[in-house]
Amino acid sequence: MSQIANIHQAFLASKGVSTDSRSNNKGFMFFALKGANFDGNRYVDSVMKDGAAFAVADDETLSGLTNVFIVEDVLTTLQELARFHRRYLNIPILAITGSNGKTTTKELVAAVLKEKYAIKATSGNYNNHIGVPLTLLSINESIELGVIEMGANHIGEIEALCKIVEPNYGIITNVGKAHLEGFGSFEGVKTAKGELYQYLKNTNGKVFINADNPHLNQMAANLSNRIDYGPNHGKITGQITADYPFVAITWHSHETKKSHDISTKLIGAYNLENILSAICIGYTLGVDEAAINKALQAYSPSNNRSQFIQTENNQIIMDAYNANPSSMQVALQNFARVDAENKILIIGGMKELGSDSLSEHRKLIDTIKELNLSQAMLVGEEFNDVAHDNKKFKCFTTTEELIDSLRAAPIKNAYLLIKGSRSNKLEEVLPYL
Ligand SMILES: CC(=O)N[C@H]1[C@@H](OP(=O)(O)OP(=O)(O)OC[C@H]2O[C@@H](n3ccc(=O)[nH]c3=O)[C@H](O)[C@@H]2O)O[C@H](CO)[C@@H](O)[C@@H]1O[C@H](C)C(=O)N[C@@H](C)C(=O)N[C@H](CCC(=O)N[C@@H](CCC[C@@H](N)C(=O)O)C(=O)O)C(=O)O
Ligand SMILES: Nc1ncnc2c1ncn2[C@@H]1O[C@H](COP(=O)(O)OP(=O)(O)OP(=O)(O)O)[C@@H](O)[C@H]1O
Ligand SMILES: C[C@@H](N)C(=O)N[C@H](C)C(=O)O
Repeated sequence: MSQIANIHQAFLASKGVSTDSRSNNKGFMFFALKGANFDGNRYVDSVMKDGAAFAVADDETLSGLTNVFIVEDVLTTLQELARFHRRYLNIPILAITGSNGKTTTKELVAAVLKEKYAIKATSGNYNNHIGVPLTLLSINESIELGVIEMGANHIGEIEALCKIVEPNYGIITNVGKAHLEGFGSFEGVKTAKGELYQYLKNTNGKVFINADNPHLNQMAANLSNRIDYGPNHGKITGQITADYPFVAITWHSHETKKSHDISTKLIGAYNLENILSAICIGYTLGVDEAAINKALQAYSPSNNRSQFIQTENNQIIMDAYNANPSSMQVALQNFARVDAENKILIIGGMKELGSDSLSEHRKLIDTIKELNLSQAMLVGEEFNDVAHDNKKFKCFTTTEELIDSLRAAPIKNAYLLIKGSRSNKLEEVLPYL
């Protein structure tokens, strides 16, 4: 038996994978990962004493320990084990990538598919070279279908994740200006995300495509095994019927010729494409139309992704999970449509834009001005050179500085949009609003 087959046998006999000595490891298989701060090998001895069933390490000095597998590289072994387990499970898997809306689409798709199948979807944002293997290894034999989110900030990462996940179905939510630093340019984003289409083409998998998105259409030009949806084209189409405060849509199945009206708890017209993709995927995989509607109406976003929050003093769209030029544009346009008296923006700098950072922050300021959203609080040094000419803008270097200002001069009776890159931690202003 190969070493990976041996490790898989042990994995099946354990309670699952753990990677943190600070969590409960009793009965688990501990993977001694190395990261930016720690070397997991240092904790192998103690997790085994604490009752871990097995450990996988790459420090030779641990080779004398019982039930510890010594491998060449722990991360690679985690990824190989995940692929081995995926093959062992032999269930259909849908992969989701894209610049924006991956997690929301994944949550909506999961909610819809749960109506018919025992499914397992990626937890939270566990979408990278560590998160994806951990997700696969959390799937047990009772699961009928997997929904796996894939993130990337470099070319080649989606291809590598596909080789681990071996998806049967895939969707690219959209391509936009995100992670430009690693992808180099918008063309680089298309190449990187297109690796999912390429994998599915080579393996005869099925691709769900927003047929109204010209970039995706161009990227999918040589794909034959495609299922289309979109506002105006495809087997599932749909339009927004209301977008304030929450999105309502009407959707149509061109196969059954039925139309449905649903109201959701999602903020932002940009969610139309996320909702339509979930309908199309659910519908294609045999979920009943009424069950699709029930699932979508019940879903409520969390974790600072386009969340509507009513505090004692203010109404807030909390969108502090991420930011990039594309998601910023649609969030601002959505906010501009909100019919409220005292609208205030709290905007954080957009990270990972490399040499495009200055020009993209300039464009952001221009959009804010064009949309007449002049009451703005801007956080981050990205705004130093682009925002000081407008007296209505208040600039802060850090979120802490903004909090000090809110403490001194609280905001009341306002409608706020809070959006910025995750590292700004803009959600920390919530208690002061
Ligand atoms: C390895 C790991 O999981 N690290 C997490 C851990 O980090 P920590 O601060 O503890 O330090 P180390 O990483 O150095 O630790 C090494 C290991 O040692 C363990 N350990 C440490 C101390 C100790 O006393 N005992 C120990 O056992 C430790 O547990 C490690 O195993 O905690 C941090 C805080 O919770 C985590 O942030 C850190 O997670 C890392 C970054 C990670 O990659 N986690 C994945 C599971 C994941 O999927 N994370 C997602 C974020 C994904 C993401 O950013 N996606 C991007 C695109 C991806 C681009 C890709 N190229 C990339 O760079 O990732 C997107 O746009 O969506 C998440 O957390 O949400
Ligand atoms: N279809 C979309 N088009 C543009 N922007 C979107 C879309 N869907 C969501 N967004 C924006 O992206 C934010 C994050 O949404 P979500 O977490 O679903 O995306 P993501 O791609 O998973 O992001 P991340 O990679 O950071 O996890 C939302 O709060 C919203 O501002
Ligand atoms: C959170 C991570 N997936 C991401 O989207 N990063 C950008 C740069 C952000 O923090 O907004």
